Amino acid sequence: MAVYTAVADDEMRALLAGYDIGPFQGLAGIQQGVENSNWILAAGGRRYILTVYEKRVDPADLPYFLGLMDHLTHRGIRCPQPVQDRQGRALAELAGKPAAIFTFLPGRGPTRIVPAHCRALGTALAELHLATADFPMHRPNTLALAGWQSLAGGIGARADEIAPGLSREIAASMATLAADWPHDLPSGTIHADLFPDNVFYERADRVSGIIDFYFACSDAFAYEIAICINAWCFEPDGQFNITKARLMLGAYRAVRPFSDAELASLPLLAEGAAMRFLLTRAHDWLNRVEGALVKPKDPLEYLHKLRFHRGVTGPGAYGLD
Ligand SMILES: Nc1ncnc2c1ncn2[C@@H]1O[C@H](COP(=O)(O)OP(=O)(O)O)[C@@H](O)[C@H]1O
Ligand SMILES: N[C@@H](CCOP(=O)(O)O)C(=O)O
Repeated sequence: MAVYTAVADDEMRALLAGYDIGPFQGLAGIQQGVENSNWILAAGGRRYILTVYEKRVDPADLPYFLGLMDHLTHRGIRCPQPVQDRQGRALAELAGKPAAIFTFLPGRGPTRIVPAHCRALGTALAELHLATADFPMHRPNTLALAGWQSLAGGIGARADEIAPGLSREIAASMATLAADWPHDLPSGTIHADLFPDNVFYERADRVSGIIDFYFACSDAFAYEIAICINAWCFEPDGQFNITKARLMLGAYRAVRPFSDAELASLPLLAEGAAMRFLLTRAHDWLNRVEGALVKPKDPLEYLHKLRFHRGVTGPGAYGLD
C-alpha cells in the first residue's frame, strides 16, 4: 500500500483552511503506486488527489514537476493540475514532508493493452511533446547515458547473479550506446516513464489522463517514443507486436512528424531505453529488502527487449517506412 505517512484529520482541516476548495470531508489511501503516499481527498463535494512526497523525489525538483503539470493543463493536456492555495502556492507541507493537492482524473491504466490503446497513446504523446514547446524550465535527465554508465558500474559483475553472462551483455551494449548515441535530435520536455500504469483511459481509443511526472526531464522526443515502444508494444509472452508499434508511431507522426535522423536512430534509442529500465530494475533487484512492501520488477523482461532492438536493422522493424 502506497501510504507511508499518517495524516490526521485535524492537520487536513488546518491545511484546507488556506485553500478555496471547501471544507475537508475525508481521506482514502490509494493502494497503487510505490514511491509517494497518495490519497483520494474529498473536499467541498469534489474529489482530489493528495500526494505526500516520500524519499524518491528530490524536493529541489518539485517546482519543476508542479510547474510542468500546471503548464500542461493550461495547454489542454489532461494531467493532474496542482491546486494552489490562496497565496498562489501549490507546494504545501504535511507531517513535516512536502505535499500537494491535484485535480482528480477519470479513467485507469489498461490491464490488457489492445492496439487502440497504442494508437491513442501515440496521439496523446505527440500532443504532450508539442505542448511543452514553451515550458521554460529545464531538468537534466539523470537517467541518461552518464547515469546508465554509473548504474552499470555500480552493478558490475553482480549482474550475473540475475542471469549468467548478464554483466558481459550489459558491457557490450553500453559500449555501442556510448559510441553511437545521437546528441542532436529534436528535444524538449519528456515524461520519461510513460508506462501503462501512468496513462488513463475511459475507453480504449482516447487517453483520459497522464499521471506521475516525477521522472520528467529535458531529453530527445524520440527517446520517449522508444520508451513507449518498449512499454506498450511487447506482449506478456515477450513477442514484439508490430501492429501496436505501427499504430502508435503512425498516430504520433500524424501530429508531430519525425525527422529522418529520428527515424534512423530509433533502433539505438530503443536499445538505450531498454538499457535504462534493465539497469534500474537490476539495481533494485540486487538491493531488494526481504519482506519489503514493493515487489521489484523483473530486469530480464528488459534484457529480452534490449536483445530484440540489437537485432533490428532499421525503423521498418517498428512498422515505419
Ligand atoms: N490525478 C489523479 N487522478 C486520479 N488518480 C490518480 C491521480 N494521481 C494519482 N492517482 C492514483 O494514484 C496512484 C499512484 O499514483 P502515482 O503517481 O503513480 O504514484 P507513485 O509515484 O507512488 O508511483 C495511481 O495509480 C492512481 O490510481
Ligand atoms: N516504470 C518503471 C518503474 C517506475 O515506477 P512508477 O511506479 O514510478 O511508474 C519500470 O517499469 O521499471
